[in-house]
Amino acid sequence: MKDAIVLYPSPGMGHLISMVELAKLILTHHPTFSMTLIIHTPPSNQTVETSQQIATTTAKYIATLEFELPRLHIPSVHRFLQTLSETSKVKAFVIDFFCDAAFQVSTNLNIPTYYYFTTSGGGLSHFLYLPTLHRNPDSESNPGQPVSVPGLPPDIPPPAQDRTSEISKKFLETSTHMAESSGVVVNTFELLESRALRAIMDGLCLPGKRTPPVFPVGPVISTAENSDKEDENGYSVGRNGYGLENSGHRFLWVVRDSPNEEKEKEKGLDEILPEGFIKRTRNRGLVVKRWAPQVAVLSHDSVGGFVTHCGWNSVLEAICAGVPMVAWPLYAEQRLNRVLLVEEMKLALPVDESEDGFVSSAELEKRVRELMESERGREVRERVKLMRDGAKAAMDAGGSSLAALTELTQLWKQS
Ligand SMILES: O=c1ccn([C@@H]2O[C@H](COP(=O)(O)OP(=O)(O)O[C@H]3O[C@H](CO)[C@@H](O)[C@H](O)[C@H]3O)[C@@H](O)[C@H]2O)c(=O)[nH]1
Repeated sequence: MKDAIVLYPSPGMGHLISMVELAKLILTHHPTFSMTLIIHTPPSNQTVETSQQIATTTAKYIATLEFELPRLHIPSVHRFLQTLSETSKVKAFVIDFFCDAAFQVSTNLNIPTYYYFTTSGGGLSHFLYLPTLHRNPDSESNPGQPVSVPGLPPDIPPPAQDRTSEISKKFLETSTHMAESSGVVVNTFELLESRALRAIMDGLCLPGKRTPPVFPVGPVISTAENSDKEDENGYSVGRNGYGLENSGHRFLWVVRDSPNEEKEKEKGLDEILPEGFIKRTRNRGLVVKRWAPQVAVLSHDSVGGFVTHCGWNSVLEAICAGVPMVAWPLYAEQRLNRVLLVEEMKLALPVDESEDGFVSSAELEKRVRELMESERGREVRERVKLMRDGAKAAMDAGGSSLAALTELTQLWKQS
């Protein structure tokens, strides 16, 4: 019988790309495994509005859908795993945390089940610690207050969702299953997040419980050659164009329009951007609609900084290209990523929101100038180059990530 590994990604781009790259990484080093990915088609016509505040609400709605879709597919996933087991030895079932509905299915079939955590080690500390936070009477009496998590800087942003909400219950349940799983593969590397990883491995994030084995195998990212794909989600931030314009620096801006455009007519850049913007910035700015080959762009020598929404794949891609960041989070765990990038890793400068929750153009201008012109910007630039070299070393022979991958695949081979 062939040794099979089944991977079950969530369909969101940031999750899917990462899991496909993980499959490729495993195959490169261990070509004897047969790899299968279960991919669902995401529902269409998701409603995504255009302000940051609405983006947060919408992201919660999408997150609920992301948990719901795999639940609807439980019977087919069950059938598939059963059928595959007749001809192959299924050594591992590796699931995205949004695919938690499948945990019970594979566990009942006695298939070792692993989670692939597509965001940071700091995010994993937080995620595993959720049930402990939830039980803490302080967080009950102070909802919305910053929280303390082992291995993370003090006072990190609290979970965005209300603790009594459906989504919050899903996160809690998934966190509990993750703690019971055969292991967690995480897209980070030791040098980048040694403190958070140490806290997890020392059992501090699951006090009084078993901590599953953790395998930091990152950075798992796509390469410049295959990064030219389309994505359907995104947010337009037209008024912040003034911040870029006034910074005086050359720029490439990838502008997302609301997916509502499918229902309305396709908006031109002139309708999205500040009046006269393209004309005024013609000689030093390039605006691209919807999608750019991000990895290829980041790898270009002339790129001096990256204003990013702090999606974890984007963060790792910037690190691997040695590009310092300006951190402008929008939703999901991105506010936590900003704290990690700015305070813990010192690889980014923060963009701070005003009291109304929006980012002013003056703030963006200030941060872009700071990154490109100041001593603090120079320090961040130097540090990101060191981390780029550390990322490469982690994936090379003798590196920490390759060692973690070998440990994981040895477990699979021996089981
Ligand atoms: O114009 C574009 C825009 C994106 N990308 C690529 O698309 C991916 C985007 O991934 P990521 O940066 O992680 O963003 P999201 O798709 O928003 O990621 C989701 O998944 C991540 C991993 O779990 C989380 O960190 C985020 O908060 C969550 O929104 C990256 O590989 C980018 O290179 C492009 O190539 N061109």
